[in-house]
Amino acid sequence: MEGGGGEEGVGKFLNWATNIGITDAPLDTLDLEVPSLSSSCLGKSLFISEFPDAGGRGLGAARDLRKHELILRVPKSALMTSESLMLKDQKLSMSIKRYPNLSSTQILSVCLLAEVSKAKGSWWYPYLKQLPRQYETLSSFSNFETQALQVDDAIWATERAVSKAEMQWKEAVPLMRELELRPQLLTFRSWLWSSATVSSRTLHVPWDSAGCFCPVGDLFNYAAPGMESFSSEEIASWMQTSTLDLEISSSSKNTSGEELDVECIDGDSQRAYCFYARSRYRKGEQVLLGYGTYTNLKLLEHYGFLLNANTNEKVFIQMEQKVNISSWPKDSIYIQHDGKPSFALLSALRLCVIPPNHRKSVGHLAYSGKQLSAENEISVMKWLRKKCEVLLAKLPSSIETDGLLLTFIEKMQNRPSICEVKKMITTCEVEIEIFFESTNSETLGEVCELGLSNKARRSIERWKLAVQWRLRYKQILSQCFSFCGETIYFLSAQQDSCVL
Ligand SMILES: C[S@@+](CC[C@H](N)C(=O)[O-])C[C@H]1O[C@@H](n2cnc3c(N)ncnc32)[C@H](O)[C@@H]1O
Repeated sequence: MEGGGGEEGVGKFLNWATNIGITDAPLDTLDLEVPSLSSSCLGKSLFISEFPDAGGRGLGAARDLRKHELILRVPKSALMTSESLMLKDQKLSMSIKRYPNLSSTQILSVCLLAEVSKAKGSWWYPYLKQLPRQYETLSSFSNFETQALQVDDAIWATERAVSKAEMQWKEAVPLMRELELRPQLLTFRSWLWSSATVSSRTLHVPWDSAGCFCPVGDLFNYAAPGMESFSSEEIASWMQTSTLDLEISSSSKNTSGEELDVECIDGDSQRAYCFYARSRYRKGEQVLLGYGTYTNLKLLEHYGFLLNANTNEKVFIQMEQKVNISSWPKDSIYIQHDGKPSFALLSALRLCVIPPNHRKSVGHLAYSGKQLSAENEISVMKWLRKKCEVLLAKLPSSIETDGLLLTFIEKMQNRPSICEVKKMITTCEVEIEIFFESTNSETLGEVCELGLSNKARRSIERWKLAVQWRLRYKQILSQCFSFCGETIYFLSAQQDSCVL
């Protein structure tokens, strides 16, 4: 995902942001600040930079930052919401009232397109100009990219996302016609852009479930919550607001030094979205934000990216009908990112592999996470190992092939030489052929010489995400397979030594 507008656009955007009161000045200097046309709202705590391995354009620490320090303040008047847009546009406000069945996210998507339609006439023009031009969220996946996910659940989730977007677009078209938006803004493609902008960039506000656009505040890239538990404090570098993640907070403090609570009152100029450093940062480090707890598929669905090291990644396991897991919610039955079974999966399996008439007497042990016996544990591990083996065997490509395919895709993104590519193509010939067909690409020789067409360049990024997703899925199953094998070996050896 690339931000639009180029360097010049970013400069204009930061000037605009400064003039509307956005600032990264430390709290103790805020009262002394006199906004000037030439100063940038950034530079005192944060700076914009490219972080190629973690989200592209993002915000870095302009100096060493202390834990809990206020590092960015965006006044309420600078937040773009359906409400603030309607206040400035009577036609928009009147028309929206005639469509009470549209959801808050549909309304914000329409409001965004209506603002884009005004081009330079929009008060938000400098902000709109630097928004990304395209997104890789699941709703924009073509059939080829969807099938590249390989796993049924992921394919269904993508098909659902595409049809939901289409339905929401159809419902919103009459309103957009009434608003006389430019024809190109009425298309499904524009809708995908607008709804993905809402999905991937809005921050929570208490008065609108669609959230708000928060200029500059929406430049923070993402770190998964949970990373802090097994890495140093440098990596645990996301932000918090005064309450939970991304809660709007008052900029002022009451006399006891506690932050005031969160209600936003119209007309109260003190109200602002405040970002506080969640841990210490060294100068130059990227400052990251925890948007929430997401599996890779959810990250793809809402934000159009995934993390290779995502501690919240899960491989959900479907149990056969005859296995009774009714005591556990379905979404608690999974293999964790490190290949180990979840608490619920392990407990459910421990009960499943013993005869039904014995279950009642040991149920309390299983539900409290205790091993029932070495034999029982070995049976559980054998069941799970078989499950992983079957799931892996069902998929059309192996871990090794996917690894090679990713190398091929990365090469294709960087103008490869034809010899290089020809050598690699034998690995996954069929899938590569379908990619060329689905993007109406020329022959391989021409692609190597002239580069990929625009259509192919857009598609290859999503294809890469699909292959990365399925590879991670397979790696987790494979790790679980090994974990089960090691546990069986260990328990069997223990049993043998007891017999001796
Ligand atoms: C709120 S925006 C963050 C700023 C964004 N990079 C930009 O240039 O405007 C969220 C988007 O940034 C990208 N992003 C954020 N964190 C990321 C990460 N850790 N890895 C890859 N992409 C990330 C995703 O495209 C996501 O939809």
